[in-house]
Amino acid sequence: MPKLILVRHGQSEWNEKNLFTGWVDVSLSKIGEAEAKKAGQLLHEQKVKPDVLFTSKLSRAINTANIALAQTDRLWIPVKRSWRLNERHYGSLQGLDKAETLKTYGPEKFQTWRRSFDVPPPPIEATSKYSQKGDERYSDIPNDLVPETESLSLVIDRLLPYWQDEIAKELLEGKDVMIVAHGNSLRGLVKYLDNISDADIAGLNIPTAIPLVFELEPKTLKPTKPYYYLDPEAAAAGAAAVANQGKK
Ligand SMILES: O=C(O)[C@@H](CO)OP(=O)(O)O
Repeated sequence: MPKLILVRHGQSEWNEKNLFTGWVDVSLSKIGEAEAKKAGQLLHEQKVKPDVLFTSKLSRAINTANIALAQTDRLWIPVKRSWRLNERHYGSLQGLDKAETLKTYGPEKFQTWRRSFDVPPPPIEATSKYSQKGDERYSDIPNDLVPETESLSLVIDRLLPYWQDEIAKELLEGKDVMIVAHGNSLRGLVKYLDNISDADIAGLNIPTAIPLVFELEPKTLKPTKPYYYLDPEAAAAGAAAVANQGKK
């Protein structure tokens, strides 16, 4: 039965500072590096052995994957990277402090921007230092299609073709696949796999760097049982902390 292992990157420097991040390419914090190492130790201890790796194009995901795989002596597995696994583009919120944004705009707007299904935040200006227009790493996307903002719904729209064309293909060959990506791109994938409603997905938060495992039916790739975390207690605490971001 193929396994799908989802890992959100470890804490980033902007997670630590409580800033909206999206497509801005920030580094892991020291805590994030330690979390990535712990993720790898969990894989090793529980004998979870990915055959192939997918990451976004953002350093925090790439470095998390490398640190984790080093712990289980699997740095050698094949890897593919795509912008389609990137974090949700947070529009003009990129770089803003979450607590200040909550104070300025109020809880309703803040929650709508963070967790509604289909309301994107206001778009970022192409001239902003946090815009990705013209960034060489996205030269495979026509420049006018480099996002200026995204809702979760738009993230799912750009993620699913990649799931179908690249990721599902490996799983259908019986390989165990690890995806190291981001809070919201992984929320989109879990929504799709578990058929979570547009309303209920608001309540799902994914903690940093705790491997989450789906066991899939080999032909249909439907989950055969609920997904589980390799460290369920730490995952529950981590998810609650993500849900409460901004309220400090
Ligand atoms: O800032 C972001 O890009 C994301 C993930 O860190 O934040 P949130 O959990 O608020 O969607």
